[in-house]
Amino acid sequence: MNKILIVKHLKETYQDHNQKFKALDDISFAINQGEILSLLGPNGAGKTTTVSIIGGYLIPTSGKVILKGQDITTTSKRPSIGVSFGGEMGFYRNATAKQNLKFFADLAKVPFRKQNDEVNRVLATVELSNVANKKIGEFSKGMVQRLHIARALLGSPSLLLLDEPTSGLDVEIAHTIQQTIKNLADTGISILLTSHTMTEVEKLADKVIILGAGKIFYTGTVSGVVNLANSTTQKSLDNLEDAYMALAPKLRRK
Ligand SMILES: Nc1ncnc2c1ncn2[C@@H]1O[C@H](COP(=O)(O)OP(=O)(O)OP(=O)(O)O)[C@@H](O)[C@H]1O
Repeated sequence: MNKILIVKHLKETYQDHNQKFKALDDISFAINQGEILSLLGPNGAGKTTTVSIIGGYLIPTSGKVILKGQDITTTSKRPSIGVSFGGEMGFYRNATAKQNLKFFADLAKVPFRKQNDEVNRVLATVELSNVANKKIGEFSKGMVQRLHIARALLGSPSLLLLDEPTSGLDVEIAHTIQQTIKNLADTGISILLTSHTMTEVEKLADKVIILGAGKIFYTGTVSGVVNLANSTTQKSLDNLEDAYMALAPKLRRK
């Protein structure tokens, strides 16, 4: 398997009111081409810290981030990573989808002559071509979320970091976005997905990492999580949400 991302022995220690706080303690994992890896864990487990380091927003205290064979631990420029933190912010509400994406294509260093085609390509990928000339202020939450993914796709990155991509969306809209995410992975893009929605993870993730108190508690498949919960609790659980709930007490900081 072609490893797109390798994360090696990541540690992150925050300085908080003269006290050191270990947010990440020896995190290692890899993502293969076209794979969807989901990062799970309770609030404060270290998911955002991990994603921020991979995205180049934070330098780890120690450890390495290798993207397509290149050590990118301390570089902030990552043309091969598209990031979508989602939410209401991040776009000019009085400008159209196309105008917004052209601005971000410029930031993503897409050559000027290619920007129009690139913006049309990413809009088509997330099925927003028909509203390309509509102002963002008129967009629904689901459309804004799709636009975030479109923005992350500018410049054809090999890896997408998707933070809670369906948060706050109704089930039907969430389902269509999940299908888009699956389609992207099928084209060979690797995806790191953080989510608190277990049915979403169950549907999308090829591999799951469960973080607890800054450490890796589990790496494997969704069915592996269920098996682990069953052998730990002597129950016959059959879904990720119940399995995760059974394991949750073990994930808390002491
Ligand atoms: N800048 C900071 N300074 C001090 N502590 C921090 C800082 N950022 C995060 N932390 C702490 O590090 C730990 C990990 O935080 P992080 O945001 O990575 O967790 P998370 O798993 O993403 O949680 P959530 O699900 O709530 O988003 C938490 O205990 C948090 O309070």
